[in-house]
Amino acid sequence: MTTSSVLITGASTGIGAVYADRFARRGHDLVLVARDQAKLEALAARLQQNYRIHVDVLPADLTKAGDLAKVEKRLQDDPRIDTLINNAGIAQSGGFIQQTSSSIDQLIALNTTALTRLAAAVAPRLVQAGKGSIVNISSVVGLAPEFGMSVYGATKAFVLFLSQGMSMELSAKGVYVQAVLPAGTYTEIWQRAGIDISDFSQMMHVDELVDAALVGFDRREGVTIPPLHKAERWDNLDATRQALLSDIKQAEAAERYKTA
Ligand SMILES: NC(=O)C1=CN([C@@H]2O[C@H](COP(=O)(O)OP(=O)(O)OC[C@H]3O[C@@H](n4cnc5c(N)ncnc54)[C@H](OP(=O)(O)O)[C@@H]3O)[C@@H](O)[C@H]2O)C=CC1
Ligand SMILES: N[C@@H](C=O)C(=O)O
Repeated sequence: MTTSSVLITGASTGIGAVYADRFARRGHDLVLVARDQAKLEALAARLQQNYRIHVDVLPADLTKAGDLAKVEKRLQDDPRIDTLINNAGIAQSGGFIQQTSSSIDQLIALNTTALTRLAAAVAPRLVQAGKGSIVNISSVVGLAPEFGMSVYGATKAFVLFLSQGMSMELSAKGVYVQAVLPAGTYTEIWQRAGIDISDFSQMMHVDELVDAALVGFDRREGVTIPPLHKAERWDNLDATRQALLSDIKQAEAAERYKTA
C-alpha cells in the first residue's frame, strides 16, 4: 500500500515548515516546495531522521512559469499525493498608491495565480480517486479592508472565495477543501515584506497556528479561523451573505436607485 504523500508549498520556513513537521509526525511522506533548496534539504533531512517517512525536495519559484508547471505536473502525475497545502505567499508593504507593477505582479502571481493553478492541477485526480484534501492559506486580512493592505488582502479574499467555491463543487465528490485564515503570526513574512512589527500587539506563535488549523482540518471544517474566538461571528457573517443573495431581485432596480 503506497504511503499517502502531502505536497506543501512555502515549506522552507514559517507556516509551511510547521505543516511539514506535523504531517511528517502523522506518518505522511512529503513533497516540499519553495525556492530555497538548502533550507528544504535541511528540513527534509531532519524530518526523515526524526520520523519514518520519505521527503522529496522540489525547488521552485512559483512566480516563474516553468517552475510552476513543474509543480503542477508533479501534482497531476504523482498518485501518492492526496493532500495539497497551498501555503506559499508574500505580504505587501506600503499602501495602494505605493504599489508598483512589479509588487502587484508578484503578489498576484504567488498568492492567487500559483495557488489556483496548483489546486486546479491536483483536483481532477483527487476527484477521480474520490478522496483527497486541498488546504488554501488565506488570511483574516482578506476580511479587513480596514487593515490598509488592499492588494494583499484582495489576494487573500480571493483565496477564501476560491476555497468556498471549490468546496461547494468538490466536497460531494470526496475532496475536502479548507480555507485557513490566520491573523498576525510570528514568521519571516513580516521582515521579508519590510514591515516593522515592533509596535504590533502580540501575535500568534506559528506552532499554535498550525496545530489549531489542523484541528479544523481533522474536523473537516470548511473555513478555519484559528484566532477567531467567537466562532458564531463567522457563521453569522456567512449566513448574512447568503441572506443578502436571497434578497437579490435582478430583474428590477431597487427603490432607492429609482429616479423620480
Ligand atoms: N505570518 C502571518 O502573519 C500570516 C501569514 N499568512 C499566510 O501564510 C502563508 C505562509 O506565510 P508565512 O509562513 O507567514 O511566511 P514566510 O515568509 O515565513 O514563508 C513564506 C514561504 O513561501 C515561500 N515563498 C515565497 N516566495 C515564493 C516563491 N516565489 N515561490 C515559491 N515559494 C515562495 C518561502 O520560501 P522561499 O523563500 O524559500 O521560496 C517560504 O517558505 C502565506 O500565504 C501568508 O499570506 C496569512 C495570515 C497571517
Ligand atoms: N501576512 C500577514 C500580513 O502581512 C497577514 O495576513 O496577517
